[in-house]
Order: sequence, then C-alpha cells, then structure tokens
Amino acid sequence: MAAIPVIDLAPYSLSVPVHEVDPKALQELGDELCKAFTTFGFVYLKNHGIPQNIVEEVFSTSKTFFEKPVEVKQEYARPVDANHGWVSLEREKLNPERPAADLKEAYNMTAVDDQHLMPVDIIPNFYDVFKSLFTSAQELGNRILDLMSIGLNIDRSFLRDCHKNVGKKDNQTTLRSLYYPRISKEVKPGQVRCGEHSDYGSITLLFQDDVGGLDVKPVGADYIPATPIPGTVLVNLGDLMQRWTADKLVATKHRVLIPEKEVMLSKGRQSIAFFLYPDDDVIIKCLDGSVKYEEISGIDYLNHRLAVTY
Ligand SMILES: O=C(O)CCC(=O)C(=O)O
Ligand SMILES: [Fe+2]
Repeated sequence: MAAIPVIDLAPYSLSVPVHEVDPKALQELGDELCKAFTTFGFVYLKNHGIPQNIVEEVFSTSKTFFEKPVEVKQEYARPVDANHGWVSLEREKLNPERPAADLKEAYNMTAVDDQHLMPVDIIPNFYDVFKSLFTSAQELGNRILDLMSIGLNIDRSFLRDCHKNVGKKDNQTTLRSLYYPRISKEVKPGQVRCGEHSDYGSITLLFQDDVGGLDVKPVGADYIPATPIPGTVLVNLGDLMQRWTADKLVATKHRVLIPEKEVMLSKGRQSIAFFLYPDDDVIIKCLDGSVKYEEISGIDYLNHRLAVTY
C-alpha cells in the first residue's frame, strides 16, 4: 500500500485571501483531496497556513494542565450531558470490543466564546490559546470543505454553509487536546492508548507531536503508521461525511497502540484533534441524490455515535 498522500495547500492556504485564488488550482486540489478520501480517508496538508506557534502553545499549555493532580483536574471535568471539559484517564473506550479503556486523557473545548470549565484560574492563558487554535482550525476546516464540495461537484459553498454555527451552542464541533501519559505501570490485557475507531463527524484536523504512534487502516489494507511530518496537519474523514457522500468518501479506522520499544514507554505523547461537525439541525441526506441511507439530523447522528463511546 502506498503512503498516505501529502497535499500542498499553498494555493488555498489561510494566508491567501479567498478572492485571489486561481479556480484551476482549486479544482485540482479538490480532486486530489477527494481522491485521497476514497481510499486512505487521510491526507497530510502542508502549507496550510496555521502558524506552528499556535499549535505549540496548545501543546505546552495543555501539558501544564494534564500534569496537575487528578483532584485539581476534576474541577474541570466533562459533565455527562456535554462534550466540554476534562476527560480522565481510562474514561473512554474508542473500540468498545477491547477489554480495557484507553490510556489517554483529553480536554475538549466546544464553545468558543465561553470559558465554562476552562482552568483559567490556574492557567491564565488556557482559554486564549485554545480559542486561537479553534478559530484558525475553523477557518482551515471551511477551506477544506470548499475543496471537498468542488471535488464532489456540488455547489462550492454547500458544505461550508452546513457548518455555520461552529463554536456556538447548536453545533458540536470540538477542539480536543489529547495526552497519553508515559507508561509507568502494568498495562491491562488488550489495553491501548486509543482503540480502533473512525471519527464521527465531517472531517478531523489532527496535529501530532513528534513521538508518533498513530496507525491508520486504508481501505483493503492493513494498518500503516501515520508518521508525524513537521508543519503538516493530518486531515481525515468522519463517518457522518461517509454517509453524506453515500460511501463515495471513506472514514477509515485508526488507533494508537502501546509503543513496542522500551525507550518509547517513558515518553508521553500529545496530539490535538479538531472534530468538525455540521450544525445540529442540518439534515444529512445523500449528496448523490440516492437513498442509500435514511435522512438524519446532524445532532441525532452524533448522539447515537457518542453513546457507544461512554
Ligand atoms: O492521538 C491521535 O493521534 C489520534 C486521536 C484520535 O484518533 C481521536 O481522538 O479521534
Ligand atoms: Fe480519531
């Protein structure tokens, strides 16, 4: 199996004003992106235009938080009825068939204008750095949706328009900082850092540190490593988008196992995922006009998927 494609987003980078973009370059990018999403479900984007220092700040600020004692972090815990706040170690099991829960912690931000459950009293810049990345990732996400619409031969603003309320109450888009602590004690049988799963929503933007460990499973092939490439963002498709495109584009499985090499066990790992979801009330109806899947609202689809994880 060939490697996960790397696409150069320079012609549509965040630093290029939308009205200055060459339509031919957009069509080529849209086609390239959709092609990658039909087999790998994953692509690396280089020259995307999100400044690396914004990403680094979320990594370092999150690490400061994750290294606090459990009793401190508990104050900011995700309530059962919302996807916002701190998620403790072994709380989630992304592959429900595994016997033990994932060895990871996370902090989720869903509302961009609200500091609710944010640890700003102990880490004053926490909200600002998360908000800054959330805003940039939202803009990049919109551009990726434009390219997907072009590649799918639908109205160019169609997908973007279905994601108008990102960061607000009636949209579930989440910026999630993930922390995989060093492996210091016995791992339970079958336990991993992040169980096999596909993402739930439209698309996911993933920033990894340099430790590595993410494996992805292209269609018809075995898992291959998604080795970190500095300065890139890894973009993958979620199940909801697979359903929306009537399986033309695929949401492939991925996982993070316990490192095999002894020296790697002492290293923690960090990643940051931006899960882009359509607005709650958007009706997901097959874009090719077929009736392969029943219509469902964005929020009903997501609630059904989240129920399996917790
Ligand atoms: O940590 C990673 O690299 C992947 C995390 C992931 O797949 C997820 O949270 O959905
Ligand atoms: Fe994932």
